[in-house]
Amino acid sequence: MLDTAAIWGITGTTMTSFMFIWAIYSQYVPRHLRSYIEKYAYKIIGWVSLYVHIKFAEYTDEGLKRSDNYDAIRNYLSINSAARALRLKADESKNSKALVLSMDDHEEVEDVFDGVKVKWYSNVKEIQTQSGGYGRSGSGERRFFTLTFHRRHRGMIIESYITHVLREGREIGLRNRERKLFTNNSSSEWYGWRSGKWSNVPFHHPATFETLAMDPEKKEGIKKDLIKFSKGKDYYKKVGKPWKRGYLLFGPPGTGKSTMISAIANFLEYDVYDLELTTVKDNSELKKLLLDTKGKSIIVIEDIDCSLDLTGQRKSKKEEDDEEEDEEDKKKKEEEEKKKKKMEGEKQSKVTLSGLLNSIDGLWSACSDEKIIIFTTNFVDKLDPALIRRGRMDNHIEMSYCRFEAFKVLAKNYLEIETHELYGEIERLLEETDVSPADVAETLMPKSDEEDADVCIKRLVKTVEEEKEKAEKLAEEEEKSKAEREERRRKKKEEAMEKKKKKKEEEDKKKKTEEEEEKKEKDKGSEVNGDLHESCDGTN
Ligand SMILES: Nc1ncnc2c1ncn2[C@@H]1O[C@H](COP(=O)(O)OP(=O)(O)OP(=O)(O)O)[C@@H](O)[C@H]1O
Ligand SMILES: [Mg+2]
Repeated sequence: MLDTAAIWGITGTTMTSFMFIWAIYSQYVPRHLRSYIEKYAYKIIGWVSLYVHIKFAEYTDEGLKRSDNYDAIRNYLSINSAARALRLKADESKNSKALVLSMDDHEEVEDVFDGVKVKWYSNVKEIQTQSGGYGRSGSGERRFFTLTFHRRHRGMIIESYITHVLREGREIGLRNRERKLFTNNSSSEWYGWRSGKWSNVPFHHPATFETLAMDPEKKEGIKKDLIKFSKGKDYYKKVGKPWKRGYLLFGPPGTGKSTMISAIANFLEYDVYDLELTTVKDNSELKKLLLDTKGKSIIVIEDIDCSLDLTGQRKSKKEEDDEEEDEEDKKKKEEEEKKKKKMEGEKQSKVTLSGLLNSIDGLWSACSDEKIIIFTTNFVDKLDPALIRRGRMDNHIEMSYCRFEAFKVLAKNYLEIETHELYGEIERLLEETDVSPADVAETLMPKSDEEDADVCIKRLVKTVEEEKEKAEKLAEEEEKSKAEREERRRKKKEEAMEKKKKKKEEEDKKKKTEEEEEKKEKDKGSEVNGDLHESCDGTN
């Protein structure tokens, strides 16, 4: 038996010999020959080896693009690595909210899948770029993972295990990612050095469904709908629908439409793509932008009625209805329209209604999964019915003025109270008066350290009472101006009728005189004829 010293002796000798041979090989064998030797050496190893190796490089496309697969594998292995590897690397990726621990270079970890053992190695290779300097970031290093397994498991590993690793890794990535708020760049910026169709910032909006003030039943319904959607991958596949859902949020200003979008994003942990349609040049640009969005995201078009002239078809119909409108009002509107068009000038986007419909609903929409599209508007009646039909906008949610249930949520959020002696009064007032949740929230917010809940609640009662008075006054004024308008219209109608009547009378009169004159002429003619006859008779 060999003792330890002997083993060390042999190992040492072997190592020394190997290093000596390696040094000679590196120094004297020319580079072009070395690549031949290595190629055949690998081939021979491949023939005799029982193991299969698969390499996953960090960069694809000749080193230009970071590989999604590499990141997915790194995420997948991070759990195993954290538990087993001895040397770890802490990656502070700017896309990740958590620290990702991955194996350090030249480390290895084992994984077991379906009872089959595989090994992952993290490798690094030094490369020389064509420019003569060293590669990416001056490091000249290319990293890659190598998966090693016994050749008898080749089928299972390639068909099932790798898919499993990539899917799990992507899911870990999605869970760990820092959520983003994207906004679209104008197409002139798409191919610049800070290229991209979208710019982004981390999404940190604090709104949640708990802080959102609205009817609790409605809120619960929306939450259930969202959960059903996010878990509906197989269902959507089964019924043959792209995995997407459209929401239309409508209601007066300050009722929480934008807040609802943030609450949805936080609830589902989705990214938000805030699409500014007015900067999109045409339909083809819109398609490209939407194709460049990822799954698990919400695409938002705020104030859709103002973004583009998507309402054209309805406008003409409305104009017909407004025929009776005062001339003055019409002129004013026309002038406003002209001014608006002049201001928009050449900048106006050429995105059309059909282009938008096509992008959200046509073949293009099916290019990536798990997306929610949200439109918001203050005036739902202005939108073309084609745009908001179910199937496109599946769920229509009205965000309404603040009623008592919504107020209770706001009071709990802002003042941490659940009841107060004035709650009854507030309930009555809010049923009678339209106040937006934004106004209620602002009134409830303490303005100094001295202001307690009691002060804020009293201020709210006062504000709502004032609002009520204002609304009543406004309604009175409106009633008055409506009556005046009605009176003006009636008078105008009477005048027009009178005019018409007069005109008709004049025409009748004129006609009568003309007829009389004609008759006279005729009579005269017949008299002359008669005389002529008589004179002729006399001559004969
Ligand atoms: N339903 C609500 N629940 C909680 N807070 C609300 C609600 N509605 C409004 N707010 C508060 O009012 C502010 C304005 O609301 P938000 O921007 O969501 O309104 P909006 O409906 O999008 O208005 P606009 O139509 O003008 O875009 C929010 O920052 C929020 O603090
Ligand atoms: Mg808004």
